[in-house]
Amino acid sequence: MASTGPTVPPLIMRILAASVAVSHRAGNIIRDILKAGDLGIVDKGKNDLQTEADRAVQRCIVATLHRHFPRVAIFGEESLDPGDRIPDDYIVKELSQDVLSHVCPDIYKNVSDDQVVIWVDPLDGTAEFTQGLLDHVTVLIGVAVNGEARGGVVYQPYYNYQSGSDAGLGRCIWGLIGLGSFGFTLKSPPANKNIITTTRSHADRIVTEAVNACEPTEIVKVGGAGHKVLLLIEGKAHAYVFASKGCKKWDTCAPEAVLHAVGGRLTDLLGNPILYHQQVQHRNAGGVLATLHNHQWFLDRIPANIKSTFVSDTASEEMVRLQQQAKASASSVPSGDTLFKEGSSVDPPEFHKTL
Ligand SMILES: Nc1ncnc2c1ncn2[C@@H]1O[C@H](COP(=O)(O)O)[C@@H](O)[C@H]1OP(=O)(O)O
Ligand SMILES: [Mg+2]
Ligand SMILES: [Mg+2]
Ligand SMILES: [Mg+2]
Repeated sequence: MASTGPTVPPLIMRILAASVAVSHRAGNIIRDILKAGDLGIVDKGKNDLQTEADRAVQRCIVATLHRHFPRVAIFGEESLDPGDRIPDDYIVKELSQDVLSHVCPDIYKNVSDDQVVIWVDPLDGTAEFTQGLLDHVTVLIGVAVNGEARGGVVYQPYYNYQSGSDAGLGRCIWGLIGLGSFGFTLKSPPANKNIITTTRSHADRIVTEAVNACEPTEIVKVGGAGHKVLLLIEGKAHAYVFASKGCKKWDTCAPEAVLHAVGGRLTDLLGNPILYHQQVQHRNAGGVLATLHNHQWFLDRIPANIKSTFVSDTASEEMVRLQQQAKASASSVPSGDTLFKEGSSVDPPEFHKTL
């Protein structure tokens, strides 16, 4: 009788195992670049910084994941020259055995390459990184299945950096909806407070108004979408409120999956899901609201005049569908598609399957 050989773990488990492994390498790259001292900072737009660490880590993660999963779509935040040489030691061949030791939930067993999109933020919290607020920095790898955030890795390269040389530097948190999240201790926030976390480097009048409308007893202004979701799952904040269109899919995919896997929610400000399929616009034009508990209570606090300026992904896509339908049925009608163009044309170019 022919031997059947070792069984290959399901795709989603292999993607998470590769992502966890490469996130440790990413952490080393970030720490080495900071130690070397030349951050190579450029401003990609207005208050939108990029450093050599963002660029190097994007090369490392995208090249590694593309090598393992050549048919899976990968979107990274940074736009790189596809001709860039990728050092051999940037390709991480190992898979995390810790991830592979978990049993894959049945719902993912038949997930195939074309159902998956990976969203990579090589360094979240860049503004704070350049200012030495090192624990605000995370590396984010989000795994979407059929357009929904399902799995995520949030690596914090400077966790423990102020705890003395005995404390291990860096930690990896990962999760999969249906399986759970690992690498931290889940804690609820204090019941007698209402701590709201929000941006420290991308605030404006609307951002502040939305936070104040949530009746905070305390406001924690810190950098990074990944870092703020860590505050939620470790009981340091009740809600992450960001009434801005500044966050992109790579900022929210991994944190959303990790949060959701322990019972929390991350939606836009209208309470609608953020979508993560291949064709979706990259920016979160609906803003961001994340909580471990009482999501609806916070949604209800966001003022209607603020809600009306945000557009959910589902509504944007419906708008496009109707416009395409109208164009097809009446070619003489002028193409008035300014609403969606405004929401999609400002996205930075992505580095997608160019390796
Ligand atoms: N206006 C913006 N322009 C560029 N990136 C933004 C903007 N607003 C938010 N972000 C991204 O979302 C993350 C969370 O926002 P904030 O730190 O302001 O709370 C930021 O660290 C940044 O990610 P990144 O650092 O990866 O560029
Ligand atoms: Mg950035
Ligand atoms: Mg980011
Ligand atoms: Mg980034």
